[in-house]
Amino acid sequence: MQNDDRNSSARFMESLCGEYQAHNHIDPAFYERYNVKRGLRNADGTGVMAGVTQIGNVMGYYLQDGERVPAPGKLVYRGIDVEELINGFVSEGRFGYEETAYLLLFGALPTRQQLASFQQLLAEHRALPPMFTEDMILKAPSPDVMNKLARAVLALYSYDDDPDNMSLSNQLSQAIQLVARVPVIVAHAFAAKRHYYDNESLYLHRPQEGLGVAENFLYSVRHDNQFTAEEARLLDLCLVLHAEHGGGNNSAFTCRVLSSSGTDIYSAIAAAIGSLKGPRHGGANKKVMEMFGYIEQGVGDWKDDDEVRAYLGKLLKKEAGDRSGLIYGMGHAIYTLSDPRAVILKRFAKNLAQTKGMLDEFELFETVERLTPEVLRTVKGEQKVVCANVDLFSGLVYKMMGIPMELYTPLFAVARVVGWCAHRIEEVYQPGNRIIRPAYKAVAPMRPFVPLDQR
Ligand SMILES: CC(=O)SCCNC(=O)CCNC(=O)[C@H](O)C(C)(C)COP(=O)(O)OP(=O)(O)OC[C@H]1O[C@@H](n2cnc3c(N)ncnc32)[C@H](O)[C@@H]1OP(=O)(O)O
Ligand SMILES: O=C([O-])CC(=O)C(=O)O
Repeated sequence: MQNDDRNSSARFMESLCGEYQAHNHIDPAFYERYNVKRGLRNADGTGVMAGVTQIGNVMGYYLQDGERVPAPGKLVYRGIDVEELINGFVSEGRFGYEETAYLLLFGALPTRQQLASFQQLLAEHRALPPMFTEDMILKAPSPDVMNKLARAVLALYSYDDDPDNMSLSNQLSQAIQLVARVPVIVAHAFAAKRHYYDNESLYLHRPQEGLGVAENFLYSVRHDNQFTAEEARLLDLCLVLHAEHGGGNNSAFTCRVLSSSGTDIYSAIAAAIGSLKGPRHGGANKKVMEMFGYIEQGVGDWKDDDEVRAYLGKLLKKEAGDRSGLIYGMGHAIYTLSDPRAVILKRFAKNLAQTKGMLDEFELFETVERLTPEVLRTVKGEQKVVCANVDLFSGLVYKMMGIPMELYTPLFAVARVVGWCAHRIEEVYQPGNRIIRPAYKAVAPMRPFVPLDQR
C-alpha cells in the first residue's frame, strides 16, 4: 500500500471511531432504570440464578436477612470438598487429576478398576489424528497458545466421523477424547510458537504410554523430557485445583450457552477456551506475572509498604502497568475472605520459594495480597471484601517450576476442559433444557430510513 493510501485509510478509520463514539453512548443510568442485571449480577453482587447443576459448587459468602456475609471460600466437586478430595489421593500417594476428571464427568468416584480403565481410555485417545499436528498446528501457528488451542479444537470437528451425533455415548466419548488431546495440542502449539515466533528449534514429543496427564505434559513441553516426581505431583495438584468452578464462571457459562443451542462439542469447547483466555478470567495468571514485572521495576524497596501501596494506587488509577486499572490475581465474583485454591497454592509457593531462593519475590506477592483490599477501598471506594484468587499464586508456582509464561493460561484450559465437558453434557441432557436467551433492553429511539443522497 502507498503512503498516501495508508494515511487516508488511517484518517477514515479515525473518522469511523468518531462516528461510533457519536452514536453509541449508553447512559449508565439505564441499568438502574430498567433493572438490568449488569454482568448477570444482582444489585448486591450475587449472581443471577441461571441454572441448576450437580457438577460444582463455589461458596464464598452466606446470606443473612438478605445480606451477603463474607465467609471463607469452599470449592466442592460433585458434593465432595476439594480439600478432602486432595487429601484423599495425596495421602494414598496417587495422582489425582484423572480421578477428579472421572468424578466430574460421571458423577461418582471411580473404583480402582474403573480408574484403571479410564486411564487406559485417556491413553488410547491421546494421539492426535494423522497429520493433524502438521496441517492444523504447524502450518498455521499462532503467537498465542490459547488462540491456537481454540482453533485446533474447532478443527477436530472435521476429523470426527460423526461430530454432530448428540447421543450420550458419543458425547461422553468426544469429551474423553478432548480431555486426552487438549494437553497434547497445547504442547504442540507451544512448540510451534517457540519455533516460528521465537526462532527456537522445533521439538515435538509424543505422549508416553504409562504416564498420566501431568507427567505427559511435563514430558512433552521440556526439550529434554526430564521432570521430577515432585514436579509432576505439584502440577497434578494444580490441575485438580483448576478443573471446575460451577456453571456460572465465564467459560463454563459460555460453554453452556453454546451447548443450549444444540451445537457440537467442538464449537462449545472452542468458545470456552476463548472466554478463559480473557485477562479477567483465566488469562489473569499470565497478567499477574506481567504485573509483578512492572511492580518489581517500579517499586524501589519491596519491603516498604508505603511504596508498594503507592504503586498499587497507580495501577488502579491506570497510571502504571497495562493501564487496565486492574490488580490481577485479586478479587473474585464469589469468594470474599479466601479462595481455597489460592490458600493451597500459596503454601506450595512459599515452600518452593524457600528452596529456590525466591523468598523476596514471594513476600512481595504476599504484600500485594495484604495491601490490595485497603488500596481498593481508599482509591476506588470499593467496600467489597476482596481476597487473592487462584491466579495470584499459580503463575508464581509455575515460574518456580520452570514452566514458561505462555503456558500458564493453556495449563488452566488443560485442567478446565473437564469441567466444561461436564457442564456441556449436563446442559444437553438435563430434562426440559431450553436455549439460553436472556433479554437486552433496546434503548435506541426509532427513526426513519433516509435515502443515500439525502444524508
Ligand atoms: C479464574 C478466574 O477467573 S479468577 C479471576 C481472575 N481475574 C483477575 O484476577 C482480574 C482482576 N480481578 C477482577 O477483575 C475482578 O475481581 C473479577 C473480574 C475477578 C470479579 O469481578 P466482579 O465480580 O465484577 O468484581 P466485584 O463485583 O467484586 O468488584 C466491584 C468493583 O471492584 C472492582 N475490582 C474488583 N477486583 C478488582 C481488581 N482486582 N482490580 C481492580 N478493580 C477491581 C471491579 O472492577 C468493580 O469496579 P467497578 O464497579 O468500578 O466496575
Ligand atoms: O468462578 C469464576 O468466576 C472464575 C473461575 O472460573 C475461577 O475462579 O476458577
